[in-house]
Amino acid sequence: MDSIVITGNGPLNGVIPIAGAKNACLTLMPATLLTDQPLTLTNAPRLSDIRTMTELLESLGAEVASLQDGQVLALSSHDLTSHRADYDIVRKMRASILVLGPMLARDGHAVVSLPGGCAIGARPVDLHLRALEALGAELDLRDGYVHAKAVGGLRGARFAFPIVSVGATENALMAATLARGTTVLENAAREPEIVDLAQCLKRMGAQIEGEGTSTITIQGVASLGAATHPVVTDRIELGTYMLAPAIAGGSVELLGGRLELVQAFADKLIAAGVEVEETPRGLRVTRKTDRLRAVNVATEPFPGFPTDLQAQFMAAMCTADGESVLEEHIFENRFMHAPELARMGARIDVHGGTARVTGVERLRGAPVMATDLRASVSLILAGLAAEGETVVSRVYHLDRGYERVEEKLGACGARIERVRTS
Ligand SMILES: CC(=O)N[C@H]1[C@@H](OP(=O)(O)OP(=O)(O)OC[C@H]2O[C@@H](n3ccc(=O)[nH]c3=O)[C@H](O)[C@@H]2O)O[C@H](CO)[C@@H](O)[C@@H]1O
Ligand SMILES: C=C(OP(=O)(O)O)C(=O)O
Repeated sequence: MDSIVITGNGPLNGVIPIAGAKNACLTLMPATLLTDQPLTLTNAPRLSDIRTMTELLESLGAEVASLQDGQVLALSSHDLTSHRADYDIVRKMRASILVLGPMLARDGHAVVSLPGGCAIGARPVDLHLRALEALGAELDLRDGYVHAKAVGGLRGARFAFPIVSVGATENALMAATLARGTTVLENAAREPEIVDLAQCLKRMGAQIEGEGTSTITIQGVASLGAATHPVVTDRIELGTYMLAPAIAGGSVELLGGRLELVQAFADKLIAAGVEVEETPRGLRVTRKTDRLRAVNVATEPFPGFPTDLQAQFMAAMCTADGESVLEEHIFENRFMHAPELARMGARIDVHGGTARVTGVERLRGAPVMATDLRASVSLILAGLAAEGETVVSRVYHLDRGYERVEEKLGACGARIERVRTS
């Protein structure tokens, strides 16, 4: 199991290229199941989650070729040899549930393991299932699997999500592209990854309007065809690296960064005393003050402050001047980084979904343990500003969502290395 060792050594200066979005790529890949024609994704990130989705699609009979060092994925689902997504793969990655809608829409049947719980919350998939039922699917839950059928095919319907769900919107959107008639999804998620998926589906021949708003209208078509689509920039990787100079000091340019992907987050960073400028190549982030100012944040669905940047922002607030209150409104157990940050000298009180952080002058390096993907990277960010050495273990969580983190931060002057412990 690998560890990442960081020795805090002052300001960071340089350039970091931002990859394609994990969360977009994980929904674009299953879109291949909607067609027997090829789908090519460019700007794909090189991550373990992408390899897991590849393994899942291959287990269904799809072909996935990883080209140009993994940055291009050539997918083809000419014949599906299986319609069963096994627990062994689904348990590794919740996004596996995204194969359900496409398989059902294409062939009228699918069996997909229920994902089970997750470290950051219970994360049920009831809304995925209710949306597909609204489209005419018959579902039977047994042996830990969803057994789904749509005899005669799915049919368009109006469905209002009781709460905003990114994954359920994606599953329903993909399924509706091949349903007979019109589907209207209300209270749909508005995340950039939904817009990216809709754009890719349109390239494949789908008829979709309203992506990026709360109401998405889909006119079902008989079949979808070949397409090539570039994966949208990873706004969470972008926000994470925007925090690196904010925490350690210095000035870093994030290549491919776009403000509209991270506006709510950037507003908070600016309020904390950080300069964020648009450049011809992306965004430049410069810390202007000696110490950051404490700022309150509350996570919300897009366009609000993303839950996937809450842990990283908390790492920044640990050394800010004053007290900040962080409210987590999306997942019920997403403060597992708090006790690890406390091991580095942070002062954090957690009560339910609220964390109160009292900034300290300096953190101290310590051995800490990654508990989930964003928690892992928050500990690395904290380590950049800490005195001495921070050793982050269990970095397999990190490898789900960040490619070459040591190289990217190392290029800006950070002292960071990966140590292979077994
Ligand atoms: C692969 C991927 O894209 N993951 C992202 C996606 O996860 P994911 O799609 O799983 O997140 P959702 O938007 O669905 O979850 C939002 C909330 O709805 C609840 N819920 C969701 C579905 C459902 O059927 N029933 C239900 O109750 C969840 O438990 C959670 O409390 O969006 C999250 C919220 O921005 C991000 O943190 C994840 O990084
Ligand atoms: C929670 C995340 O991912 P997933 O939904 O794949 O668990 C994340 O990307 O922060």
